[in-house]
Amino acid sequence: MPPVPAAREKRLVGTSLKMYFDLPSTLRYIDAVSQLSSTASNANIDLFVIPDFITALPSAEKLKNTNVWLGAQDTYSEDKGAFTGEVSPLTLSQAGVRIVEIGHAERRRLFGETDADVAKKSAACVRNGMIPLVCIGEKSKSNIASQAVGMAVEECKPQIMAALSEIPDSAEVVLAYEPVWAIGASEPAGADHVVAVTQALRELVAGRQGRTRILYGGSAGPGTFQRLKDGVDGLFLGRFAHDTKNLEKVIEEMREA
Ligand SMILES: O=C[C@H](O)COP(=O)(O)O
Repeated sequence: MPPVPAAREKRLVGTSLKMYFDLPSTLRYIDAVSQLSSTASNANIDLFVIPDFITALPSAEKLKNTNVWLGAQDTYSEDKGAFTGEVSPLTLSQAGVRIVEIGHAERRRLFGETDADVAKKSAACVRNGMIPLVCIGEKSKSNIASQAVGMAVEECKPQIMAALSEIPDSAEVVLAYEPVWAIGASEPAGADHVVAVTQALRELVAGRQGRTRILYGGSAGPGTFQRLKDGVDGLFLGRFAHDTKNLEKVIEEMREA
């Protein structure tokens, strides 16, 4: 008898607006994403959207009768206290946020976020009933093709282990593999590289009890998922989802892939 193939995970796709849009454009964008809720549900795909903090509450209102998950781009690690300017994970959860980006490459590079911060923030998400969307990835593209996968995995491994170190093994986590050099680029990283790296990362987390889905991010858009589907459970989109027609295309492609 041939082995029964492992059931694949439910696919997941979402987008972060970073700080690209102003307030009215963000609200229009959330309206447009809300229209894709049934398309995603019918395709058995989880869909999330991550606006800025200011629009979390009105976005939650717009998404309340849909299946679209509301996300946040960051959180502080403590729930309450004298932490001027920070945003509490408790408040995010009360506002209807379900998934929180932690340790995006831009936060690590521009704001000095460390693996230790990522660990505390991931724990804060789980403590408050939200899913950490932990961003990991190697900083530079190796010039030695034969070593690129191994080097990327070695760089991602401590990032993942830090994020998992302070959360229960049963907690749901999403890992977004985003090679830093592929973020904001003209095209995504090569499929062979992404599939090999994400397959290796999946082995690292295979023993977890909690659901652990792996996304690819970095200049992803229509046409990307089909090439990466042997490694990833979905995509984390940026600029190429600013036109929601592209997001719709990606959902359709993921349904068919
Ligand atoms: O948060 C999303 C990722 O950083 C990818 O962004 P990008 O597709 O604009 O490169």
